[in-house]
Amino acid sequence: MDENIILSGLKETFKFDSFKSSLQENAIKEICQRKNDVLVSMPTGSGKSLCYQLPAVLHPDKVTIVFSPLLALIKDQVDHLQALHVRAASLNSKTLKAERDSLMADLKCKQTLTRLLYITPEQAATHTFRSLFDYLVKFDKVAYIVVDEAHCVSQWGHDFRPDYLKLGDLRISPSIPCLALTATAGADVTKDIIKNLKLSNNLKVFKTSCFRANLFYDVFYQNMLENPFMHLKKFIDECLKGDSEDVKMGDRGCGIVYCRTREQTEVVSNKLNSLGVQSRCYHAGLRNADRLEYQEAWQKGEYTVICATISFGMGVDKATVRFVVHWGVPKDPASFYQESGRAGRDGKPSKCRIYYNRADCRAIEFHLSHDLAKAKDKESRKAKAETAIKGFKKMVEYCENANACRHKLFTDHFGEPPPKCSKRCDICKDKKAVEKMVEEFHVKSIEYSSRAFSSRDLDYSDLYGEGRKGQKDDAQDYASDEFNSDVREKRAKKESNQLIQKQFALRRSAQEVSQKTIDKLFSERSRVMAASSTSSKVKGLTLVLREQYLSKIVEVLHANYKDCMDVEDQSFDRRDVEDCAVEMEYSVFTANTNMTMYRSSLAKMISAIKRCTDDKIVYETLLTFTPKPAKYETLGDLFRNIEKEQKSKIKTGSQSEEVSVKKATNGTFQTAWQVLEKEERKKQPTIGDFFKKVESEVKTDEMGEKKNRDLKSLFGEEPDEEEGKKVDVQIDHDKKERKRKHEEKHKRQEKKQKVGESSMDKEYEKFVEAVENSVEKKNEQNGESSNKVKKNKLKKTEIGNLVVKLLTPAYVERRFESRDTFKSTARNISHALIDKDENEIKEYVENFLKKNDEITSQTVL
Ligand SMILES: Nc1ncnc2c1ncn2[C@@H]1O[C@H](COP(=O)(O)OP(=O)(O)OP(=O)(O)O)[C@@H](O)[C@H]1O
Repeated sequence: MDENIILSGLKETFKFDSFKSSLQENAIKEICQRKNDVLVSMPTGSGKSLCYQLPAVLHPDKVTIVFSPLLALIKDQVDHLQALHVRAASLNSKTLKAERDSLMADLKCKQTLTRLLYITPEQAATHTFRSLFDYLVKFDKVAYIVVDEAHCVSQWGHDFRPDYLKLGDLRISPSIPCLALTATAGADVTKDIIKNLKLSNNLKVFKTSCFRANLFYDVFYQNMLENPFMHLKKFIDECLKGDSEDVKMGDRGCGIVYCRTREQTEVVSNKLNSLGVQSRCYHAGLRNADRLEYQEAWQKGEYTVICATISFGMGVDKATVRFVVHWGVPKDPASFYQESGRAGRDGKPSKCRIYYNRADCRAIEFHLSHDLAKAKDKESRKAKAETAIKGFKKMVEYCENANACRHKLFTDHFGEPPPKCSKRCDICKDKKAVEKMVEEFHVKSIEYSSRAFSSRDLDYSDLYGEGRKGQKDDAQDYASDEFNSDVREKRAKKESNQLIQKQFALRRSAQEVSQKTIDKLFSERSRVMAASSTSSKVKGLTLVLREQYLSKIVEVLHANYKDCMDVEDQSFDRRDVEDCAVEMEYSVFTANTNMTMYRSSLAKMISAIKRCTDDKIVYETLLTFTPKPAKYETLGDLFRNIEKEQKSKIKTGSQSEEVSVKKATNGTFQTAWQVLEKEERKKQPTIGDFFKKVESEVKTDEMGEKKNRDLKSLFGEEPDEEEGKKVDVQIDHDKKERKRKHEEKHKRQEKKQKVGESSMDKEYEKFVEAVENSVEKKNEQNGESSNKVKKNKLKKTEIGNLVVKLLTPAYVERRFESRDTFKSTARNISHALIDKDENEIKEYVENFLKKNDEITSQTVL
């Protein structure tokens, strides 16, 4: 075909003065010859459509059949061509009968006016189309077979559509050239396209680099930004600042924010509007009319930003998109290339940014593995699911590392050499700054994971505690009153290792993780005090070594506690042993500046503890150690504190009793107990008393401030000054009492060893035994009677479960301000209702939910 005919077609029909690129020109010239099959692989926005539309209009009496994946895309193209007075039509299930009849009539007449006929691959498989196609071929009326978005042919392509595979069956006449067009064909995909579409040997390939030099790529981390929406707003302002008032509305800069879910599009759009950026959301859940209206209004420039799911964009041809944001991780490199490629189609500088959020990844991972599991034995589905996982992992690596130029993700994907980026991405612009940010992101994420691990506070997508599993976890926390230190220690070690390994895995293709980083990550999980200054304080010392020593101290100290201390001593528990060990290790750490001294001091300490254990003596530091309240990491901690407090109060009672007994002569025991019961025990506040108090205060105290204070003091949180003093006195008393009891026990043992069992000793032993038995008996009686009263009472675990279950519907209805509020409310209610039966609990929670439509951290119980 003559070049002038081609050029005049370009100008007259398409109103372009020249070709967009030499590649476009060469491809079109080749195609116009109608000699060979052609594969065009050019970046988004490079003008691929013209490569078949111009040749199609230049062949009179013939029709070009275009296979395109989406009806929306087809509609756009047909509208666009009709606006240029090109006869284009589509044949699909929505085509009206009259339209169809007239189209058929035109296609079957000698001088066909229709130049382009758009069909979906699904339609191509129908009997109606096959007989039409056979007819057109028979009468030599087909100019070209065009397969747009040809990557859909390949199972390695991101939009794999099995019906595309059947298009190869249409190659019944070698005289009809086939054109395949794609923006996203990697090496594997290209091979598949050629094979599945049965492209001929004389195939001509027109391929440009996928590198888009006018696009700047970068990544930011949502969890590291103080206000991610404000950050997004600033970014938008920056991208759009070039437009002056004189520019026509439709030609002004605009942008797309891609979100993962419909809900996200609404949230982001609302936020942007509230920050003064005009925006609309777009997703499949909207009414068709609304979707169309929003899209058109955006294209006309009536508002600046469209917050959309990935359903938006195919066929959207707007030249002035100055930015494309992904609010969360994109699906895979090919999708990311295509979606971000909607920016800067006019060739002007534009930006593509990801606001990464690791929490999003979990949801995506879940879906992808679900797809894989569902694929079972179906090979093609399995392959597709595996490809999706592979692609997604690449995106996660891209976001979580600072290894290579951002554009390299695409060149690698399309099998091209690395691009000459020259500062067209954040990494090539300032690698060090990005590395620093990535490192901080990892540390921050570890902090999050650590918390999640220690409190089993994993983010179970939407529903609090992911339904039953979460509830079970919480119930376990709730019930963990006797927390085994060995298990805890082992778990801490395992978790630390897992976290560090995970970091290595994440960076497997990246640079080595520095020792500093490992220490930093590990210190977040470490039990020792001043973990982060380990190597700076004692040269050569590592956190791992300190942890090992600490484990050893815990081990020997625990043995000492078990064998020598009064384990009935209720105000001291196993975790206190660990706390004591932490302080002991810390005292050695602070007292030494070199490794040898540190090691030898600890070795001495460990053997001293062992010696004490052998001699049945409590190690002095353990004996004088002041137990601390637990740190409220878990519900278990909270209960532990309450229990400790209660036990120590009860113990004060039994101590007085013991003292009275010792002072008394035979027969005074009962009297002392009775006196105690009447005068002392009655004064001890119980959770039940507290609850009554809370109930009355809730009624009388609208603000609930006083109640909050009581709740806090009950849980040992920031007691007020007076309370603090009382607690101190109590602790002092406990300590002295422990010491006294221990000394007595020790003396008795010594006596036994030295003198043997004299009759006096025997009498003494018998006397003590009798006293102890009586106390036990009394306790049992007391327990029995209270058990009778508490017949219908629930266990702590059951209360926790019940409260969580009763509150969950309100959580699902999003009446809780946050997940944390839900948890703390559940916890506080459970604590307050510890003495109540099932009906009372139900009634309370129902009333609570009735009274409070929205529950915030300020809501009064
Ligand atoms: N020769 C040309 N001169 C000027 N503009 C052109 C020329 N050819 C195409 N364009 C314009 O370039 C833009 C992109 O073209 P087109 O939609 O065909 O790209 P594409 O490669 O098909 O992109 P995608 O892969 O996203 O569909 C359109 O606005 C189109 O009008």
